[in-house]
Amino acid sequence: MKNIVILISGTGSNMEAIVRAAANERWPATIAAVISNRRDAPGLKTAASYGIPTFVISHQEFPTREAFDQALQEKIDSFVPDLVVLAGFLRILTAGFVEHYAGRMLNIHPSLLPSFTGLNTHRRALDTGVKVHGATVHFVTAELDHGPIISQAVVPVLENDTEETLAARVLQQEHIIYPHAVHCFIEGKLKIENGRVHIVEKDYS
Ligand SMILES: Nc1nc2c(c(=O)[nH]1)N[C@@H](CN(C=O)c1ccc(C(=O)N[C@@H](CCC(=O)O)C(=O)O)cc1)CN2
Ligand SMILES: NCC(=O)N[C@@H]1O[C@H](COP(=O)([O-])[O-])[C@@H](O)[C@H]1O
Repeated sequence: MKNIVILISGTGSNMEAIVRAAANERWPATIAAVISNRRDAPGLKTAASYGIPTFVISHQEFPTREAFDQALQEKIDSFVPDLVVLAGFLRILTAGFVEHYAGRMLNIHPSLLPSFTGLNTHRRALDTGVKVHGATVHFVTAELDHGPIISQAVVPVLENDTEETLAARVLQQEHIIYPHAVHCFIEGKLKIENGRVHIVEKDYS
């Protein structure tokens, strides 16, 4: 069984999609904990409703980003994780933290990277006039939203789209590609070569 720890900051719908997929598809994995940097994250109650241990490590209670990351790392490591999943986790992580989980930390970003790194991606997509938008699952590296891309989903940008309608269309796709990507990791199907990710079928030979 692989241990997964999921970090959230808000609603946690991606976390829930992963939790449900893991249970319904009987993954050889356990969601060991859900941790939020925000005490008011609705996703904490959602996780608890599935019987998953939840914790808050509030970034506001630490003097530096490094101190927060250290406390977060200690809590995560208490579950001996095979994989750390960032699911709407809204803190930029320090290089030391990212290095500690190199190759075993994923993120979902609400744009077609490398376009629109950072925050407010849907507003920026609308303001820029792009005709397609989407989401990206990637390995997390120290450089924000620049890690090796695992998978992407594309959605159309419609004439009458608002930030909310576009976000909802992207989120619907996130709930499909993120559980699939996490499952591929758990099954050992993700190989990184020269900064590019290949999803390979397991070699039973
Ligand atoms: N070192 C890395 N840290 C994080 C990555 C990454 O790729 N490398 N991915 C992000 C997730 N993310 C976009 O997908 C993201 C999260 C947070 C921010 C940001 O500007 N955060 C602010 C606070 C914002 C807030 O609290 O509302 C900050 O940390 O000062 C940008 C992009 C997760 N971390
Ligand atoms: N930069 C990180 C970021 O913006 N992540 C985005 O926050 C939303 C969280 O939704 P959720 O809490 O319902 O999963 C998702 O759209 C995710 O891509």
